[in-house]
Amino acid sequence: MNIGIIGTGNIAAYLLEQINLNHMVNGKVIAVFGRNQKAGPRLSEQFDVGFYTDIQDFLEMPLDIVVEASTVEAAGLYVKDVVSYKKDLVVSSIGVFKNLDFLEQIKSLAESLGTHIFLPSGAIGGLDVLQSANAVGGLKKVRITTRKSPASLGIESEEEKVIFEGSAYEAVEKFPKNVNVAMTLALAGIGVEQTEVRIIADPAIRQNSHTVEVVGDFGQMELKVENNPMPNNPKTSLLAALSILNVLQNKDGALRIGN
Ligand SMILES: NC(=O)C1=CN([C@@H]2O[C@H](COP(=O)(O)OP(=O)(O)OC[C@H]3O[C@@H](n4cnc5c(N)ncnc54)[C@H](O)[C@@H]3O)[C@@H](O)[C@H]2O)C=CC1
Ligand SMILES: O=C([O-])CC(=O)C(=O)O
Repeated sequence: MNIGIIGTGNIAAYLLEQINLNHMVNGKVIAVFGRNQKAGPRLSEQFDVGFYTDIQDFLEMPLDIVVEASTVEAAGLYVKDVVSYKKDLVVSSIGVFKNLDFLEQIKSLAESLGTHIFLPSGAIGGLDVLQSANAVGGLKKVRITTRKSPASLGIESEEEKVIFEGSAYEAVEKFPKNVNVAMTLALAGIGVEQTEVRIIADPAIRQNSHTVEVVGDFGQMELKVENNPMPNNPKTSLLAALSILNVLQNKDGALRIGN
């Protein structure tokens, strides 16, 4: 499997290390697209991968799958091109789908071209429960409480405080780099308006935590993930990068575990 990555940041570098150096996936990253003229050439040399600053040049490479690991804004610019070029796609910046019309467009395009789009669980879990619970529409309430350091959330605070309460749509608009998980939850469950999000800035924590509470006809679930942050970007949890790696590991497998 030939893999391409959009982005030259923290997740991109982690995937390159695990795939091209440690052989954790049955495939190789052959191309990276980005605009950072320092990070790109450095990754190119370190991991024996082509670095492209032109999206068309990048997509003309014989890629089987492209992993977007950039920003919500950059994802908005490029994910449609990826699908148009008949590549499978893994999206990290899930906030790009806050406008459902865009998701529907990309999904129809992929269906017509016979390709696949993967939205990894990222830094949370429980998406299997949500989807099973909603299989015949019995999901009643979904809430996520995210707790990060003030610095990760781009503010200063000496004390713990709730800095946001509202819908997943609003949360992703206000904190595009911090709550992609809320959008994933919304898409797996009851949608961007009804999924409730609470964000807490907590100067005492050393981990990013996400607590997902779900109520439905099936019963209820409470799941808390306490994530170690990535060393080079404390906003991002290690589990987010591991989740993408696992999508790539499972992609062509005959056996599926969980839904
Ligand atoms: N789904 C989930 O659970 C999670 C998603 N994320 C998201 O994953 C994405 C990647 O995260 P990190 O690697 O930690 O971020 P990062 O900040 O370390 O790297 C982002 C990269 O995007 C590149 N970029 C920005 N604009 C670009 C453009 N127009 N064209 C090409 N490249 C561009 C930057 O140069 C940088 O290399 C972010 O959007 C982040 O919010 C992060 C954690 C969890
Ligand atoms: O990595 C995390 O803990 C969550 C995150 O940044 C996001 O969902 O955007």
